[in-house]
Amino acid sequence: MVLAQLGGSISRALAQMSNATVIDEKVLNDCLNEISRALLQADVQFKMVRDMQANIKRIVNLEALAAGTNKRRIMQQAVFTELCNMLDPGKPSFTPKKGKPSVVMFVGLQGSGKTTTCSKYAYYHQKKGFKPALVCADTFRAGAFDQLKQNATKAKIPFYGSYMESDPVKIAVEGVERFKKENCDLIIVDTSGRHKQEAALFEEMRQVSEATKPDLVIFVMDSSIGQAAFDQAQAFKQSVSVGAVIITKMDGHAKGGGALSAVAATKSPVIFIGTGEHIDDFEVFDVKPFVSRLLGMGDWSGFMDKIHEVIPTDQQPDLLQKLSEGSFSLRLMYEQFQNLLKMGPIGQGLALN
Ligand SMILES: Nc1nc2c(ncn2[C@@H]2O[C@H](COP(=O)(O)OP(=O)(O)OP(=O)(O)O)[C@@H](O)[C@H]2O)c(=O)[nH]1
Repeated sequence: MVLAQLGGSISRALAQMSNATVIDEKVLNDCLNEISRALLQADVQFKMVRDMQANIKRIVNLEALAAGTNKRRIMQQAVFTELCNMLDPGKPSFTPKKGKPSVVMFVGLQGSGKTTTCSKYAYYHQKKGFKPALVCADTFRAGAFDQLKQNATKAKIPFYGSYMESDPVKIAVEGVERFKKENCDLIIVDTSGRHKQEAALFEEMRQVSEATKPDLVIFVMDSSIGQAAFDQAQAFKQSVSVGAVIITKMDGHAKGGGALSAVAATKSPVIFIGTGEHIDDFEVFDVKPFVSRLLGMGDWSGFMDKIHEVIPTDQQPDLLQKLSEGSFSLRLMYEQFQNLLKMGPIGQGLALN
């Protein structure tokens, strides 16, 4: 993933700054320019980079910082906060609830990975105990229904579509009604791929949305889209009420900066990323751990999860009790060392270097 290169470039710029004997305006500007260049190379939109630069300058006010403060840390923290802000629109997306019927509609450009992602999304929720169903309202691409049918059959997920009907609105409505009757609690509607210049197809997408009244519209975006991301995402947002973004093909050679632009254009969070063609190549997206790893700062929340994973929950109160009583024996210490060893290299979890 080329985003890792972006992280590397930003970390190097920060390291260079901390090598300087005195951190003055020039050193700070050089560092910021270096970071901006890295972001632009990763296809982040120019305006976003410029805004970020201005925000960091406001936070890292050199004159106001007392001598002796760790300016590199403050700068790193400011870059971290700004990247998180870029990726976090400040409002969570709709999340489906088990047992309560929800309709989720997928939209995006041709070939962005909608059909594949619909199946991944259904499969992810099925594993969590949902009763999902797939509706193929893509009447544009000849193989779309077969592809959805194949994925759905493999994952044992009910599906609906037609080889004869050419009206996507009709199919979408019929499918949603059928699966509501069958008590499915997550009805996923796949739509045709379209481009912002195709006004008729955009109108059709608006009609599917109006007829099915989705609780959530997910904009699926290929991570390699580059600088076009902002305009395309905005066009979709203007036609239907996009509430979340899924970035696909993060396993490829894409620069990935378009993800930041899509969030800005749709004011919606990235909720998952696609990391391969397989049905379970799908990861929940969390902003802070993602940016932490990007900047080589490690992932503390992931680290804490790992600790909870290796020290069985039923042992945790007992361990705390013994520690508070001061009866921490050699045997207990040995057991805890064994648990620590199970975590693997600590540097791996924390991305120490
Ligand atoms: N490597 C990789 N390939 C993916 C990922 N997601 C989808 N693909 C592939 O991308 C191609 C296009 O995916 P589809 O799901 O057919 O795309 P679509 O958006 O439904 O296509 P249209 O209906 O024509 O708009 C397929 O070959 C998928 O296997 C991913 O996360 N990683």
